[in-house]
Amino acid sequence: MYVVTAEEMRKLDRETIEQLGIPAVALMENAGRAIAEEIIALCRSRSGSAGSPRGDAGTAAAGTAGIGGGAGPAAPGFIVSGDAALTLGTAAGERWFILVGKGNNGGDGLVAARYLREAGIAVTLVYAVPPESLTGEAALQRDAAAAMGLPAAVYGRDRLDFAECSGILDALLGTGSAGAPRGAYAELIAAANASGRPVVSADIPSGLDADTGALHEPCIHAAVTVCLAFLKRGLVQYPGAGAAGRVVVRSIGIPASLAQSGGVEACLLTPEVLRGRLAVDVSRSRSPEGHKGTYGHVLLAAGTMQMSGAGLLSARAALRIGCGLVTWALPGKLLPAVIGAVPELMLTPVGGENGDWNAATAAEVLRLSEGRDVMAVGPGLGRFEGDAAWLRALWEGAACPLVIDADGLNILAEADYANWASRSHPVILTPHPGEMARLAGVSTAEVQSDRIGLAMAYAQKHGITLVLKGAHTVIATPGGQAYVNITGHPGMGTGGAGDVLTGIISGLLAQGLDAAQAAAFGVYLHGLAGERAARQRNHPAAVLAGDIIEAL
Ligand SMILES: NC(=O)C1=CN([C@@H]2O[C@H](COP(=O)(O)OP(=O)(O)OC[C@H]3O[C@@H](n4cnc5c(N)ncnc54)[C@H](OP(=O)(O)O)[C@@H]3O)[C@@H](O)[C@H]2O)[C@@H](O)CC1
Ligand SMILES: [K+]
Repeated sequence: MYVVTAEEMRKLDRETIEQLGIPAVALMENAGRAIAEEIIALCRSRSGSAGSPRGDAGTAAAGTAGIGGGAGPAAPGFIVSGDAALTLGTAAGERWFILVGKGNNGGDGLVAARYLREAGIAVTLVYAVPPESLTGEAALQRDAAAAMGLPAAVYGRDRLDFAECSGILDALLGTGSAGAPRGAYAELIAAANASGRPVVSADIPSGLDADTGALHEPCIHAAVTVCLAFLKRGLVQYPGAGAAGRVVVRSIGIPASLAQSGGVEACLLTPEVLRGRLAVDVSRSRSPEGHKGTYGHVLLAAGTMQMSGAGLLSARAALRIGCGLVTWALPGKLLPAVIGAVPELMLTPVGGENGDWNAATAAEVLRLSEGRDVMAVGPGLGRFEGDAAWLRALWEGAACPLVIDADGLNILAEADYANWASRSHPVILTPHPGEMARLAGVSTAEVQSDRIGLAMAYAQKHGITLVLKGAHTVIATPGGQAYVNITGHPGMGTGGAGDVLTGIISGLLAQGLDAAQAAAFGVYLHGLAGERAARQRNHPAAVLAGDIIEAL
């Protein structure tokens, strides 16, 4: 499922209209109809009436059981059904306010109003601006609604009491909005939020930045957002994702092939995207002839006396995700403390007699990396004198993919690593927002203000695969693609969960997945395991990092 910016969406609209010859008004008709269907579905679910649209439609089914008094099974006969999704048995109890803005988002709302009226729902159009100021397709829809006799009010001119409605369609501002809602728009948004009535937003909640997910003041808090054609980036990034409610993406006639050929590079990370775009074998099938050598060997450089658990978690996660072997290179003094903790793990002490790392260990770690399939560096590593030269030696010398996490990232952030020799094997960086801020030289708030945009730019600029952790982790590739993950939950914000992810990604790389596949599939599986662990523990907050490993 593609995730687009407002600019990309405008381009796709234009191409559909100009290259395919589909008129803009047809797209608007499809949009409004889809919105009406979702409103009707919402009304149906809250009235408790089961979906039985055919019954609602009061359609004929001549020749069925009951005619002639028989109670036996239905005889085959002439069956007619109505327009199921646009029918509502409880329509008489509904009255919806349709908040109409000046642009095409308002036009979508006007189309939806016609379909709702057809379903028997009372609607009142509430124009934010005098209807005469609408232009183009929106003006055409204004006239159609007027010709149908739909009652209309103009905000500021006519009396409005939101207590009189049972629901609100927000068709005020869409992808053409800029900055904080002004004047009547702002007042209508505030009144809708205060009404306590469910709000369905057309395309995006009015007041949301469609690209970044930032909330302007005020911003609609929707129960449902009916997003048109493609997901907008602002709907998958927080805080926008929290204001959108349940998001339904509805097709309006813009083919996905246009997004593909038109250079849309961001996708939601779904099983279909994993299987299709990323070509991941999600079944993780294993050869009947396989042995431990088939599934790769991870070398982990991690851990200090104070943070030995980080190394244990990464190593166990790599093993649990299915790699054949893991060797943990660790400061010598740490060895007695962790022996036997994970019996499947191989331990190799390097330097570090005091339990910390030192710069002289680089040569030994590089020697250990020979013949290994992946090197993972950073969990619980700590900082030490000469650590930049140490990491540079590994970066420039390790002839295998490199995964860098935690203090490994802090070392990178202070080093001028753009000047290090380029690598022939991929690098995956796995920062949380604070580490990302240090890497990019911006504040954490700036990272969070447009996670997708920043991740895509950083990964391309530095030629690395980036896993920007946090709610809806973003995976960005050096080739410019991005994947937004939606598995997982806030309970996974717990010590060690990142070490587990490093282990999972490393374990998948060891099994032969490429960097984008391992990063994306690893993040996806990590989230799924977190969800499973929450169910096993009966609450997300009870999940520990070790539970995530056990739920893999
Ligand atoms: N194109 C297509 O074919 C299709 C488009 N579709 C739909 O169209 C939507 C995009 O439509 P759009 O581009 O007309 O912009 P939209 O968001 O409705 O309104 C912009 C207007 O609002 C105003 N305004 C702006 N900012 C403001 C603010 N802060 N506070 C107050 N006012 C503000 C501004 O007016 P101005 O101030 O410039 O006079 C401008 O005219 C899209 O989300 C989808 O729903 C679908 O039907 C599918 C086919
Ligand atoms: K809207």
